[in-house]
Amino acid sequence: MASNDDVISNFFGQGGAGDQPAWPADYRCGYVSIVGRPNVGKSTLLNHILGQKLAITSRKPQTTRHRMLGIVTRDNVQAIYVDTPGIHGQERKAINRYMNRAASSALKDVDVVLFVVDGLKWSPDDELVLEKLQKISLPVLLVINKVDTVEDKAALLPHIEQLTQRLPFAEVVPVSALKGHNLDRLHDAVGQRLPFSPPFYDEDQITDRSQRFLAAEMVREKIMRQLGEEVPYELTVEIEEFKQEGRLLRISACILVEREGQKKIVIGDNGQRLKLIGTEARIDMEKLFGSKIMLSLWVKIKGGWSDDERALKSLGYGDA
Ligand SMILES: Nc1nc2c(ncn2[C@@H]2O[C@H](COP(=O)(O)OP(=O)(O)OP(=O)(O)O)[C@@H](O)[C@H]2O)c(=O)[nH]1
Repeated sequence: MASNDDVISNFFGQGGAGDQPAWPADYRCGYVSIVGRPNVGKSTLLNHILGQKLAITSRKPQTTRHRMLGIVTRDNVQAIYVDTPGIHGQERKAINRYMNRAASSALKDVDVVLFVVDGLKWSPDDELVLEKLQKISLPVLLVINKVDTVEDKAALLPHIEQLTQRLPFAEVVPVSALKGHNLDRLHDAVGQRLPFSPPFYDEDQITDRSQRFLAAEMVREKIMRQLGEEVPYELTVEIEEFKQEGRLLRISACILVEREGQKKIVIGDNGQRLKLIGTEARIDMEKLFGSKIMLSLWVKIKGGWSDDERALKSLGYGDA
C-alpha cells in the first residue's frame, strides 16, 4: 500500500521519475505598471494590449479610480498590467488623495514601468510623474502614445532625446493605443524585462476583478461619456443585484450622486439619458460577459461621500 508521503508527492507531481516541468524554463511572468498623468491614454492602452475592453475610458480626465489588473498571456510571457489613476498635483478631496495613493503604490512591487505620455505634449503633471520615476530603480519604458495625432513626426526625436537625458529609459516605444499601432513591439519590450517565472494566473484569465466590479465600471463609463463636462466627479455606482438566471444575467445597479440637481442631470428629460446609459452599458456587458443581460439602473442621492473617508471605505475605495 502507498504511504501517505507517496500519495502526497504523487498528488503534487513532485519527485516522480520522468516528471516534466509544466512550463518552459524561459517562461517569463511579472507585473507591469502603467503610469502617466490623467488623459494620456493609459486605459485605452491597457484595453488594446488585452484585446478586450476592460478598463473604462473617456475624454474626461480622472476616469480611472481603482487599481485593476489586466493579464496578457502570449508567446511564453505573462505580463500582469496594473492600470492606475493619473497622478496629479491637487489633493483637495479624499477621493483625489485615494487616487494619488493608488497611483504611487503601483510603483512598488512591479518589475517594469510604462511611462505613458501624450505625443509631444508636456505639462507640469507629466513633470510630476517623471520626478516620481527618477526616484525608483526599475526599468522604465517611455511609451509615446497618440502618435497618430503628431503631425510633425520629425519633432519626436528631439523630444525623446530631451526626456532620455532626464531619465535613462530602458526603451522608447511610440504607439497609438487607439489604433493598436506598435503594441506587439511594446509586448516584446515588456516581456524581455520580466523575470523568468511560471505564470501566476491561468493563461486565459484577463483580470483579477469580479464581473460585479466590471459591471459597475461599465455603467460609470457610460455616465461619464453621456454627461461630458456636466458629470460630477462625486459619482459612484454600486451593484445591488448580480444574478445568473439560466442564460440571463440579471444586474441591478444604483448610481449614487451627491445632490438633487445631479440626480436630475443623470436621469435626463423623461428618463431619456438614464435609458441611453443603460442601453450602452448593457451592450458592452453582453460583449464582455458573453451572456444576455437584463439591466436595471437607479439613481440615489448620498450626501458628501466623496469627502468622507469612511463612506469611501464602505464603497470599496479603502484598500489602496
Ligand atoms: N488619437 C488618439 N487618441 C487616444 C489614443 N489613446 C487614447 N486616446 C484618447 O484619449 C482619451 C483619454 O484616454 P484614457 O485611456 O481614458 O486616458 P487615461 O490616461 O486612462 O485617463 P485617466 O483615467 O484620466 O487617467 C480618450 O478620449 C481616448 O480615446 C491614441 O492613441 N490616439
